[in-house]
Amino acid sequence: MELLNQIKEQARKLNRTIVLPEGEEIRTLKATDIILKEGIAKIVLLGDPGKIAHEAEKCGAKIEGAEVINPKTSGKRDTYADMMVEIRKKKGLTREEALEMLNDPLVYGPMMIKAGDADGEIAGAINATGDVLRPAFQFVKTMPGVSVVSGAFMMFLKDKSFGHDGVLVFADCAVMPDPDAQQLAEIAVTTAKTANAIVGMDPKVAMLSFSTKGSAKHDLVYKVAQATKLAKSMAPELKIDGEMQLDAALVKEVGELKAPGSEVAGQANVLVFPGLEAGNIGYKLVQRLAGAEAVGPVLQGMAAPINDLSRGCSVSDIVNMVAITANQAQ
Ligand SMILES: CC(C)(COP(=O)(O)OP(=O)(O)OC[C@H]1O[C@@H](n2cnc3c(N)ncnc32)[C@H](O)[C@@H]1OP(=O)(O)O)[C@@H](O)C(=O)NCCC(=O)NCCS
Ligand SMILES: CC(=O)OP(=O)(O)O
Repeated sequence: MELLNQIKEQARKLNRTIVLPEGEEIRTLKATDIILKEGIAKIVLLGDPGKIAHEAEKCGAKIEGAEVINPKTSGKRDTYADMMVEIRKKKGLTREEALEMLNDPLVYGPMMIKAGDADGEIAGAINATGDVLRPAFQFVKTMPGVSVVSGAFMMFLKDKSFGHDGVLVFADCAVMPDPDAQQLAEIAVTTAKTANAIVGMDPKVAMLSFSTKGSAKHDLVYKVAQATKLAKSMAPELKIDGEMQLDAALVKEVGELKAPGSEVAGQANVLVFPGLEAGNIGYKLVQRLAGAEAVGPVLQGMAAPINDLSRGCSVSDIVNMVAITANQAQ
């Protein structure tokens, strides 16, 4: 876990402010205790201050160094509501509706970021991904040039012979249920960038399918082959190949047999799944059956760092994701 230690060390230097909308939740409170003790970031907890204090005491979490804000009574409500109405004026959002929405910490958190009152957000320990993402999409939006936000996982494997010294990056495991070829190509290019920025790897991207280089004929296969072509034209310098099966992507001998001459087959370190069903099931299989540590989903393409968690996350997952979010806020 040398890489995670480096990420935490860098976060300490950056000293960013990260807002945690699920401030009343026990794993979040325990993580806050660790983050503050280790100096990884400044933390803002959202929720009812009485409930937060009560839950923290119950689980023995020391959170005195965190700022606690109640979205229902905060002095920033009027300012944020004005901003929300302006951002959503074409959608006809009224001030009354904005104020009502701000009662929800999952809306208040992104508005803190939009207003420059926080650098990043992590949520999803008790909320479904869609509920975390929707307000982020509506008010923080995507970074310039990106139309599709997707979610990547850093998979830390026990077997160091795979990927980049045992680290593989998987996407999309969190956001786009059924990407078309253009969207899949964009996911591949942004995931390669994430792999390089966070893991420091030279990305070798495998576009996964149940077919390798035309071994099966099906519309689902053609979609991945087309996405590979599009991604190559979007990023000609990128090492990317497909469509290919998982064994061809990861195992040298199988790669040589099924995709001879490929610069990715047998040595892939970035796996792009054809759709969210495969991506979400795939990462959980590797996490739960192979015992890999799954860090993510890191959302790629947001205009500011807002990241999700799995509801199955541990305290250390939250700590890791806060450190990653702080690093993204550069
Ligand atoms: C991402 C998701 C929440 C979009 O939700 P939705 O209810 O369909 O919302 P809509 O399609 O109405 O989109 C809402 C807004 O988000 C934007 N949006 C949706 N998907 C987006 C994406 N991948 N990237 C960028 N923006 C996106 C839309 O353009 C829209 O913006 P607008 O309101 O300004 O026009 C939905 O696709 C989803 O639930 N995905 C699966 C999440 C999940 O359960 N993952 C598994 C566990 S990690
Ligand atoms: C990322 C993910 O799968 O989240 P959850 O387990 O909360 O649905």
